[in-house]
Amino acid sequence: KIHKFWETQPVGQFKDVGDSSLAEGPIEPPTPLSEVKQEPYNLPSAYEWTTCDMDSEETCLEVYNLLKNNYVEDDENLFRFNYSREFLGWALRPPGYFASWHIGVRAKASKKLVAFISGVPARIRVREHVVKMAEINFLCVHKKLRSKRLAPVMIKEVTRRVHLENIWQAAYTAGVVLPTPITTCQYWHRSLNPKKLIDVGFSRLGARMTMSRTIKLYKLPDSPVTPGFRKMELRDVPAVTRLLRNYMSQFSVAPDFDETDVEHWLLPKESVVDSFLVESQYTREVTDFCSFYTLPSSILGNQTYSTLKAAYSYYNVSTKTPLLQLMNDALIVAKKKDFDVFNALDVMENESFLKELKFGPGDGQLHYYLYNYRIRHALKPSELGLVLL
Ligand SMILES: CCCCCCCCCCCCCC(=O)CSCCNC(=O)CCNC(=O)[C@H](O)C(C)(C)COP(=O)(O)OP(=O)(O)OC[C@H]1O[C@@H](n2cnc3c(N)ncnc32)[C@H](O)[C@@H]1OP(=O)(O)O
Ligand SMILES: CCOC(=O)c1cnc2ccc(OC)cc2c1SCCC#N
Repeated sequence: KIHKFWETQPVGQFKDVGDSSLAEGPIEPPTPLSEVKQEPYNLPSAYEWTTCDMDSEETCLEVYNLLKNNYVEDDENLFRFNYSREFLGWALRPPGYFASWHIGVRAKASKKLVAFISGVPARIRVREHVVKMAEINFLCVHKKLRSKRLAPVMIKEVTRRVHLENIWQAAYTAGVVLPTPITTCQYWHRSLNPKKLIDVGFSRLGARMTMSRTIKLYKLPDSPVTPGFRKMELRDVPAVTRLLRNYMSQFSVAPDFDETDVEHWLLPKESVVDSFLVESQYTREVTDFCSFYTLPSSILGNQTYSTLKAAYSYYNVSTKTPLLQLMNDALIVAKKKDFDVFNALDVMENESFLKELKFGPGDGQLHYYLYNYRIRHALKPSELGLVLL
């Protein structure tokens, strides 16, 4: 496959895979700030750039609606992600965020938002180097404007604005294969509401299985089984940060979270992110942690249901409670909160619990990418400690 745009970019190129003479690290050096293009890239004349102020409810609603109607669908067009407004406000405004990295395109005539791309700052460790990066997400072009080479312009513009903040690397994921994945992960799904998943056509009744037998197969206890399992609170931030930093050090690529990051990304936020920890009764020590984020999807073309309530495994740490038991407690609280499905990637140590907790493999893959940073050998998913939203 030829990639007319991606072959011009400082990313690992397919032709370079396996060439171990190429050093690990930045592909291109930083440009002096005076040499970074000062003005935005050109758009087709009917369109104009706009910066989306995510503090404005009106603008947040415009971004929400664009994504609700035009963002990612699965291959069978059963679902389309339906990130909530609260979720977008949270995902796009972490500590140190740049409003200028929330980039929209409007049609000049109607002023309608027709495209969007975003970046947020992140410190990401790649082996022994902590690198300041932009995490790029929510790239979306309206369905009516597809295949007009708008995406490369959006990508070049966000790259330019990231460069203006003296940041030269990025991390992103995609369901499509581009030059060149640092690893490729598998989605796994654990039914919590098997009847609904069968009714919408995602799952099928197993051979020699009745509906009631299937419901029983996925049944979960009413409450978590681990003593000391409780919701995370603000006072837990220092302990959770210590626990997480220590645990994440085993992975080749992982976020370098400090307490400010943990407070933003991991404190429970209604309908956005849930997090729990295990506190030892006697020592009061925080020994384990689990978290998942809320990402509903529109169910396309179904008369009975309009929304799938999905939980996505986020960051989990097990030091005393077996990961299997910890994640089963996560399933139990997710079911209690009326989620229909609990999704997880085969990253970190997730493979150790997926099959036993009755996750089934999805048919979608998620490719991880770094921009302007070469790694010598692709990673196994179990070496990856980064979950992007
Ligand atoms: C130092 C800082 C650096 C910051 C920047 C870092 C890089 C960030 C990169 C972005 C990370 C985003 C991460 C993220 O948001 C998470 S992945 C989700 C992406 N969004 C969707 O799938 C929503 C539905 N689809 C669309 O809106 C459109 O199809 C999009 C906009 C996807 C493409 O619009 P289109 O109308 O269908 O296509 P053209 O405009 O005609 O352009 C065709 C060119 O675009 C390349 N393409 C297609 N899909 C891509 C994708 N998902 N990433 C990167 N490139 C993608 C394609 O390979 C081709 O280039 P090539 O000819 O070279 O092959
Ligand atoms: C029931 C299991 O599938 C999903 O939860 C789901 C929901 N919505 C989507 C929207 C777009 C989409 O595009 C790839 C996939 C889904 C998926 S499967 C992959 C995500 C996970 N886990």
